Amino acid sequence: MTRDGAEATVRPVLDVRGLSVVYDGETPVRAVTDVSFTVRPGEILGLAGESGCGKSTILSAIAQLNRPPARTTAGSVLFGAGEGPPVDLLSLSQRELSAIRWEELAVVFQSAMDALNPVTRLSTQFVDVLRLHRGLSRSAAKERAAELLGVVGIPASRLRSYPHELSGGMRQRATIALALACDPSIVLMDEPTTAVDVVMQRQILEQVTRLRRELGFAVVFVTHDMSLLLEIADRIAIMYAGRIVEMGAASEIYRDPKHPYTKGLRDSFPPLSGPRREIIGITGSPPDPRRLPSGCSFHPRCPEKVEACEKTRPPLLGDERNVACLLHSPTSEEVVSVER
Ligand SMILES: Nc1ncnc2c1ncn2[C@@H]1O[C@H](COP(=O)(O)OP(=O)(O)OP(=O)(O)O)[C@@H](O)[C@H]1O
Repeated sequence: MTRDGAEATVRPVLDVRGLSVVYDGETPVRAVTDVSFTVRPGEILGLAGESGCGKSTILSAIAQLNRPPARTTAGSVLFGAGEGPPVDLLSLSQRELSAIRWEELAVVFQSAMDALNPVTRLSTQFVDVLRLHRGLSRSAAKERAAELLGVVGIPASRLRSYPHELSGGMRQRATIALALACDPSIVLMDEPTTAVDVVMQRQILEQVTRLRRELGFAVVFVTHDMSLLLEIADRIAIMYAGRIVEMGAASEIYRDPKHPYTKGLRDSFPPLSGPRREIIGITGSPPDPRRLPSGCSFHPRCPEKVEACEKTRPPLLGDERNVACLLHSPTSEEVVSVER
C-alpha cells in the first residue's frame, strides 16, 4: 500500500496539535503546554501522570468544557470521525459543539453524579437524550435505554430508579451507558473508576474494553494509576508538569520505559497481575505550575539528570515512540537546533 493509502485508512479520529491551556490569575497557571497526540479509530489512549499534571484540563479543553479562568491559548483539536474533512473543535460555537458532544464525542466524568441528574429517574434521562439526539419515539427510546443498561450489566427494572438508589458502581456503569447512547466515535473518560472498589473497577474496565471491541469507539482514558492503564490502553502518553514526556505502545512503555519519570511512575504501582515487584516510586513532588523549573521540569527529581538538564528543555522526539529527555536525544546540540 502507498504511504498515502496507509495514511488514509488510519486517519485519526482525534488529532490534538500544540494544545496549551492556562488558568488566568495574578500568576497564570500553565496547566497544559504544547501537547500533541492522535487517537486512531477504536483505540484506547491512556493519559497518565501525577495529580496536577494537566490530564483533566486536556479533556475539558478537547470537549470545550473548560470555563474561565481556564483559557486555551494555542493549538487545534481536529476531530475527524465522519466522511468530510476534520473539524477543529476549538473553532466551533457552543451550539455546534453540543450536538457533536453527544452524537460523536462523549464524556464520562470522575463522579457519576455529575453526569446523572439526581432528581430524575434513569429512564427519563436516557429517553430525553435518545429523543433529542437520535430522534427516537418515546417507546423506541425506552426500549433502547433498557438495551443500553443491559450492555453494562444493569437490569432494565432499574430504569425506574433515581441515581441515589443505585450503588456507586452501578451509577458509574449507568453513566457509561448514557455516554454510549448515541453511538459516539470517541469517549473521553476522566478517572471513571476512582469512586468504586477494586472489584467493581475491574468489572467496569472489562466492560469498557469489551464495548469498545463491539461498538468500535475510541477512548481517551485519564488516570494517575499506570498499572490500570497497562491493562486497558493500546497506547499511553505520560504527562509531567503540563507536557507529554513519553508516549508509545502500552506494552513498550511498561517493558522498556525510557524517560526517568516514566520509570519512576511505573515502579510506583504494583502490577494488577503478573509477578510482584518492589515498589520504588519517585522522591519529591511535582513542581508548582506557576513557577516551573528551568530546562527539563523533571530535573530536580530526576535520579539520572546531567548538567544540561537544568538549562535545556528537551522536545518530544520520535515517531512511533516519543521521548522528551536529553539522555534519549541524539546530542544536546541537536536538541537545541530542533527547538529553534
Ligand atoms: N480552576 C483552576 N484555577 C487555577 N488552577 C487550576 C484550576 N483547575 C486546575 N488548576 C491547576 O491546573 C493544573 C492541572 O490540573 P488538572 O486538574 O488538569 O490536573 P490532573 O492531572 O487532572 O490532576 P488530578 O489527577 O488531580 O485530577 C494543576 O496545577 C491545578 O492546580
